[in-house]
Amino acid sequence: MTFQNTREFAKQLDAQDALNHYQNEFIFPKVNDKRVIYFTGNSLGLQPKNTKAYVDEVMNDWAELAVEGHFYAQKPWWDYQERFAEPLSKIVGALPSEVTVMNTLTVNLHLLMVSFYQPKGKRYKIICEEKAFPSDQYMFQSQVHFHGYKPEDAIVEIKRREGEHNIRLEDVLAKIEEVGDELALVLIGGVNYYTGQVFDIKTITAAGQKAGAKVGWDLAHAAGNIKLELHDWNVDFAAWCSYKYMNSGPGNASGIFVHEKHHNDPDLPRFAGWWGHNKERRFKMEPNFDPVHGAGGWQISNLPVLSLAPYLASVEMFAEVGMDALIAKRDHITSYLEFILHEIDKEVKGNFEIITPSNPKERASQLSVFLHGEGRSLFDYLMKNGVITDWREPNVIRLAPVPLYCSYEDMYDFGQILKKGILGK
Ligand SMILES: Cc1ncc(COP(=O)(O)O)c(C=O)c1O
Ligand SMILES: Nc1ccccc1C(=O)C[C@H](N)C(=O)O
Repeated sequence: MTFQNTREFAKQLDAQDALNHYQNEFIFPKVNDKRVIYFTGNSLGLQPKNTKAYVDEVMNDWAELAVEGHFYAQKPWWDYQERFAEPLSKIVGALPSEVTVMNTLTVNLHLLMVSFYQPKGKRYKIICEEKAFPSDQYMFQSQVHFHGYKPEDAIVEIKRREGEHNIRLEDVLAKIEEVGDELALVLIGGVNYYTGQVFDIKTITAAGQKAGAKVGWDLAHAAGNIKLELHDWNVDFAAWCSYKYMNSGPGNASGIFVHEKHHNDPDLPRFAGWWGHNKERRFKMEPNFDPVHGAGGWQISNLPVLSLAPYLASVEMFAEVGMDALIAKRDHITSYLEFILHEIDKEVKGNFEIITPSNPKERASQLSVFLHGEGRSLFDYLMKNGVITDWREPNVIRLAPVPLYCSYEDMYDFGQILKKGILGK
């Protein structure tokens, strides 16, 4: 399709967009009395309007039933997490028994590393991506320390080539082969938080496992954003947060995936707690741990139901929309945003450099743009004019045109505001 940088054209795309009405299901902050253009759903998704009802329900049940709510709430709290299995498994391409929700992302990755990072003899190294999200870097360092290794020896980063912004698949595969029988674990962000690069999860997983390692994924920027087939891709484990593309609210519950093939492994160590204990006998207060079959066996504490309620609202919306429809719009609106950026770049004689891969297969709902020659004042101008973006030093803006609530007209308007911000200086 040939795009045009006009409001009429953008409106026409909105009129043809089957997901357009979903923007009405969300609450937008306002700037100058106008709803903002929201590009930071990759950091914190907007609040869906129906979320409050899910939270209020728990608050009301707590008020009216108190402790009895564990068993008699409208959605009883003691097995609240089971409501996620069906819809969430569809979102990440898993069997219902392979997913559950609990804790928060870094905590869950640590817990999963207890099970899947078991260095032994010469096999103790972890492969990760260069400049992984800092929390992951701290996690790797503390995990290898915990096992008595030195980070500079045990952590192997896959580097970008000189002058390139993204990591090449061939370099990932070569590094896996090079580390070979010293490799214990590959753990990479499925979508890089900074560049928006999407990794080939299937191919990397197979290569890591061929080398004899376990392969896990941090899906913070992937869940609810890209098509995942975690079961079929034979991924060992994964975890994600729910507050980005899945709109569950600040710091709310994380999801985990543990492949079915590990559900019956008696030798897997794990940190246990009573919520991972056999469901039928959980309240018999038995002394010996008998894990729930499946990902639920990694649960530890009783559930933070108020943190799960908004996530449940979100998961149900995703089930209604379906990942395929979401992804079709995602690719189209991201291409339109890319087009708008190129057009404005020409008009202002700028020097924008999109560092996200241009190949639609290697990107999802994010364009990271180097605004060479521009500074923080441009970011401030955008914010003051109702465009919420994310600024990373030195001058990269990350733009996530989230398909559930961003419109094509938003992309056009953004272009006009960006142009004014640059030319009006
Ligand atoms: C790739 C990635 N990993 C980990 C985190 C940290 O997650 P949390 O603070 O929920 O543990 C984030 C974002 O905050 C992230 O983008
Ligand atoms: N949870 C947060 C709390 C405070 C500030 C940022 C975050 C983020 O999630 C950042 C996000 N991981 C990112 O890719 O920038």
